[in-house]
Amino acid sequence: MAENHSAESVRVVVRVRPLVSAEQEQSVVQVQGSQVIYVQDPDAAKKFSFDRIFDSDTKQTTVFEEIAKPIAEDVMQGYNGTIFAYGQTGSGKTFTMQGKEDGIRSNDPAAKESRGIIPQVLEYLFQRMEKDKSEKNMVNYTVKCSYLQVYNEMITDLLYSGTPHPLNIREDSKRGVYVDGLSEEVIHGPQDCYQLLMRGLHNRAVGATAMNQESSRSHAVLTITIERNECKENKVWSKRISKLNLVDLAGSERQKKTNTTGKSLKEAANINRSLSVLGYVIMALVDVAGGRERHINYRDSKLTFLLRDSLGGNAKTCIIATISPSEKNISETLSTLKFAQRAKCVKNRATIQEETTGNVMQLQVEIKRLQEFVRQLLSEREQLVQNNSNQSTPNGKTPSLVTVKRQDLAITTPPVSEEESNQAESEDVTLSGSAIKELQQMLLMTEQRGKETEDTKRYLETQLEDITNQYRRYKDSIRSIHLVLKKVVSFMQEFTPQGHHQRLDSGVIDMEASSSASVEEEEEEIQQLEETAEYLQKGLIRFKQFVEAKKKEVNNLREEVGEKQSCLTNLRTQMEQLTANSSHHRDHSEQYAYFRSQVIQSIRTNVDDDSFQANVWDPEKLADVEFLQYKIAEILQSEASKDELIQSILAEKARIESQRDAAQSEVDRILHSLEIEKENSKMLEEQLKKIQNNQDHQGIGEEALRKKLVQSESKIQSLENFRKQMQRLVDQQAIEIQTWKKRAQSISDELVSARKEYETHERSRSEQLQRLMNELIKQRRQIILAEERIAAASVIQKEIQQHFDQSQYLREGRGGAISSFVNGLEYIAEQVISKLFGTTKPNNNGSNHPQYGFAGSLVHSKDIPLETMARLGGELEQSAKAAEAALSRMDNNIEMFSHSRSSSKDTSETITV
Ligand SMILES: Nc1ncnc2c1ncn2[C@@H]1O[C@H](COP(=O)(O)OP(=O)(O)OP(=O)(O)O)[C@@H](O)[C@H]1O
Repeated sequence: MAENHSAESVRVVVRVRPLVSAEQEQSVVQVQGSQVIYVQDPDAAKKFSFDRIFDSDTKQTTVFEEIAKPIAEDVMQGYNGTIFAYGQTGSGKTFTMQGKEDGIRSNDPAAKESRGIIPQVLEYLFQRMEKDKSEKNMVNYTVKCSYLQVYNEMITDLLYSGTPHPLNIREDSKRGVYVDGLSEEVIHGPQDCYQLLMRGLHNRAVGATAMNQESSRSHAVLTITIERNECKENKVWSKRISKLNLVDLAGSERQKKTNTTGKSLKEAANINRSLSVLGYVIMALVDVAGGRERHINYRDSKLTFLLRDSLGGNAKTCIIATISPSEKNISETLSTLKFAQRAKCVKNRATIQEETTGNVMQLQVEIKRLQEFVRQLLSEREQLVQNNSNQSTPNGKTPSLVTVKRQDLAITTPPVSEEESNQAESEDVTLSGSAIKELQQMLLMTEQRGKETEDTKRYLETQLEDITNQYRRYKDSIRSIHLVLKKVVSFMQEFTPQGHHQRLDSGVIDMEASSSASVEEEEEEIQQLEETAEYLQKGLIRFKQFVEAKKKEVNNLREEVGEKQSCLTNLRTQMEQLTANSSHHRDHSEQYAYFRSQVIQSIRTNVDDDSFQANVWDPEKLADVEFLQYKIAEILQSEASKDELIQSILAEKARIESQRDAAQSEVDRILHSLEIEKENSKMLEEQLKKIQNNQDHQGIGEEALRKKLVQSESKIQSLENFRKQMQRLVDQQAIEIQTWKKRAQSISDELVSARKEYETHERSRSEQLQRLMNELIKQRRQIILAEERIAAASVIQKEIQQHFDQSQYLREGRGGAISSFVNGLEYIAEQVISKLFGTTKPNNNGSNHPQYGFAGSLVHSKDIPLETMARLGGELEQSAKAAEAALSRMDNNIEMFSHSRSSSKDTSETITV
């Protein structure tokens, strides 16, 4: 029946009215953007922010579009909605909610611009209903309207044409809070509602205060109830009832400021009381929204009790705080804004009010239909799954797909053949992301269905509770009837001769003991019965008088209606006469026109006729001409008077028509009140009958009571049967709910496993990715290493080059050294030989051979003895050997260099490769 929604804040907006002509001062409020407002307090500017702030230039249509239209739309969807206008007197509450009266009545576009929220909302709602009806065949709407006021903590019906009487607020599990006896009228279009509105406005208590000449002294609540019935398949009806409350609160002024005294002071006190309770309720609700546990005293005032659902309950609510920009109203403006600020924190939980009805069979059909729907969804999903698996890559591993077991998906539909079944069992199904989404949607839907079934169950349970209560009441009343019956029987037994005789015979009652006490009791009982009879008699007489008076009233009204009707008939006859007159005049004027054309024609023929000239002086003809001239003048005159006559006839006709309309509406009103009176008198007659029946019951005695008892018992029996039937239905529903719950659970499990599968897949994919990343990083490192090696190789190459150059240099140096050494050796050897053998080389002066080196020059310059020479030779030989060893070492070095060069070269080449 209802759909759960999370808590949602009450929407609070502010509207600033323009300065009126009496207010000469500057505005003390300043609107910044669409959400911030500053109030220029003498101490400091105070800043407030709200959902929306409408400055003084805002048009009525803008307020409707931004505030009322979304709520009206919610109401069309099945939510309850409320729009409050709160503010000091004269701040524009009525202007915002209702607008100017001309705007409501008139069709003039300029006047229409001043229409407030109520007329615009009505028009919108009816347009939306028409649209819905044109789009769907089996939809119908019933719109009802009620209009009440809370005045001096008293609720009265603004649509009731008689003397207003206070109504009470009641509450029950089915209807919630409602006003007992409040009239609700069916409306078929906005025009019907405007008429109701006008009627209600006329009845609304309007009193003058020092602040506002037309200050509304009461809280007015216009409630539009929309009942939408839609026939779904299999004759199951879905019913949605939503209400829109449009509330124009009384001004939140202070008594001192409005100069109210006496009756008005009481009014102000009561208005302030209900507004203060509204404030307290809002404060408590703010605490509740903040997580504190608090009791909300809705019952402290009629207003808050009545609008309980709109404050922290099941409704979409918007509060429009209206303020005046005038300096003299600054404290009221601040207080309104503070109230609005608090109200911003209140949270509501709105739900759609929908219920499905139909008999048990129909409900079963509906359940079957839903099952079929689920089956269809499943097959669609499988189709989708198959499509997806067909589209997957050859290795069947599309990353966005999740694999789940087919048997996990199967809910109710078994595979057709065994083969299929086996295949189905062995086969895994691949679900895409969209299939998972679909699965989620299905799960949501199943949950929703489960909730709906649960709501139906709850509704049936409340019905069952009501029936059980009724059953209990019946039982009680039967018990009391039994008691009365017993009493009557014993009473009768005692007064019958047999009873008396029996009493005497049985000797059960002791004559002496009972004599005084039982007589007294009996007398008392008789007296009680007599009193009751007298009381009932009086009541009956009073009712008879009342009925007589009502009958008289009805007769008077009938007479009045008769008079009005005869008056109407007279007016009608007059009207008909006038119409006949006007047609007569029309005929007459047509005759004249014809006659005139004839005469003109004859004159023309006479003028054209040649013989006419000859007969010009013919006295007969002249007389004819004169006659014709006279006739023409007469015709012209009659034509002029005819126009006047037509004008006057039209005016008379309009007057009579308006009289007729007024009389008609009067007659309608009288007929309407007659209807009400008839109903009243019928009710009274019924009540009278009941009383008479009661009396008859007293008189009829045992038989009637027995009959009643039998009737009541059979009624109880039937109620018991009904209760059992309902119980069975509730049990069935409970089983259904269980099945749905299981199904929902299995789908949820399925979803969870699908999700797990998906997660595992995702995990392995990310691991693979990680591995690839690591590989990449490794390769990158190798590249960097190779680059570094290349750089090192080029350095080595350079070094090798240097070594090579060095070895080359060494080689060259070694060659030079060797040759000079060999020369030196040769020279020394020569010198040794010459010294030994006395042979010298001619002109071979050592000084001339610098290439012989220091040894040669030394040998040459000194006359060295042989032994010294021999020693020197030995030394030289040794040093030659040492030089040779050094040379071979040098060769080795060079060899090593060249080897290392070639190997480095190889390395660098490898690295480069
Ligand atoms: N936004 C507005 N634009 C133009 N005129 C406005 C606006 N708001 C209010 N008025 C005018 O200010 C006057 C007082 O407004 P209204 O009667 O709506 O006040 P109120 O708050 O309903 O007073 P009360 O509580 O006494 O009924 C009216 O003449 C109304 O036309």
